Amino acid sequence: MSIFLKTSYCRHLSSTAMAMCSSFCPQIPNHFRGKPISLFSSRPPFSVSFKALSSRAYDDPPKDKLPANIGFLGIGIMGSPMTQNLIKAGCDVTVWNRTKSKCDPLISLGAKYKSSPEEVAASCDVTFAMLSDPESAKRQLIDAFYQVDVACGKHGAASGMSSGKGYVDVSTVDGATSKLISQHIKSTGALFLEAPVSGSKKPAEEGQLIFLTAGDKSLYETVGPFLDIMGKSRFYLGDVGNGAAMKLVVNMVMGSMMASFAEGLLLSEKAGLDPSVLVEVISQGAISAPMYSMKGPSMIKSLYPTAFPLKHQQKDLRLALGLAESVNQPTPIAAATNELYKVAKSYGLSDRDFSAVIEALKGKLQQ
Ligand SMILES: NC(=O)C1=CN([C@@H]2O[C@H](COP(=O)(O)OP(=O)(O)OC[C@H]3O[C@@H](n4cnc5c(N)ncnc54)[C@H](OP(=O)(O)O)[C@@H]3O)[C@@H](O)[C@H]2O)C=CC1
Ligand SMILES: O=CC(=O)O
Repeated sequence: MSIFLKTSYCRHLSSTAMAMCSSFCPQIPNHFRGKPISLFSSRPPFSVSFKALSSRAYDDPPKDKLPANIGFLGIGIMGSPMTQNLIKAGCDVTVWNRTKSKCDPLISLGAKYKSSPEEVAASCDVTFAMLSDPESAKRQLIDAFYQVDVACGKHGAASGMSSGKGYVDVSTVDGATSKLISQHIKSTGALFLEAPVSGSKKPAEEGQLIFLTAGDKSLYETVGPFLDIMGKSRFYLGDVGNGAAMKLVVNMVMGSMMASFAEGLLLSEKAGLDPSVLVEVISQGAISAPMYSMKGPSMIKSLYPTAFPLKHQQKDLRLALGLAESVNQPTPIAAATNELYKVAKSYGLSDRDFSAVIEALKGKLQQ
């Protein structure tokens, strides 16, 4: 396993680094080239690109192998800010989304648009995919692979892949799905990397995601600078399936933490305590977590602005339980937690933030 951590911002961008940046991200305007970073504001539009190049913890890909065109499929809560960061860093990005209107803000920022995953993959060196679940991640790729039209009537990504290209699936899926996608991509001669992310909407906006990658090491190295634009760290975990497994374990823990926190908030209130004080007490102790401080205040007000949709958290618990079963590991807490998220879904809360799981407990308490 190897780990890469993004280093902190440097004060100055050397002309060598800027020259590399220029060739890597050809759209960076000339007037920004070779200038010290201190000339930019504290969050300059190109800082993410600079951060990507500020560390030498990995081998930079040879210049003739640097991908010039980046494709991005799936412009949802996560795909949109991730793509924005690539565009703001000066990368040449082509997008596609099932619901085309979600691409419009990115097109305004300079992205190109193609009307099918196949066309994106065919026109780009590396294509990223950020889709809901195993079904949608496969659908775009494999329906088209077998020359069956996908729902929108266009061909999918695999038909646009070929030797020299790379496909990076950043969706959260199970290992079996990832392996299947890998097989199809690799049969075209292209390379495959699974790279699910830990971190939600805000980390995506701030380029602070954690990438959990596995698959073709050479593609990992090639796309490293792009991952560093979108994230703060990246782990290379070996064979395809390991990135998916790591992500599912992390999200299994997160789902249970949230459910337990929700129980605590409701219990404190029923016991005559102020739940806001509970949030504060937890924040000062050993079990503090940014998630509690971030979500607690709105949960107390029964507000659930969506960052991580509840339906995706339940999907991750379902997939984690499958993983646990496949290796004969008991996970009773995750199993119980999964049931609670299923109840919340049955209350129509699928598209609300996963913190809305607290509503399932309110329902039970009322009964
Ligand atoms: N939100 C978060 O905090 C995080 C999410 N994730 C994971 O990232 C992935 C995306 O999540 P997020 O962006 O939040 O989810 P969204 O629901 O906002 O986006 C899902 C994307 O998948 C597309 N999609 C869904 N079904 C299909 C289909 N059948 N065919 C083609 N496209 C489809 C959607 O297209 P359309 O717009 O047309 O519906 C959309 O682009 C999920 O796997 C999630 O678990 C990982 C880390 C954090
Ligand atoms: O998958 C969700 C996250 O916050 O990470």
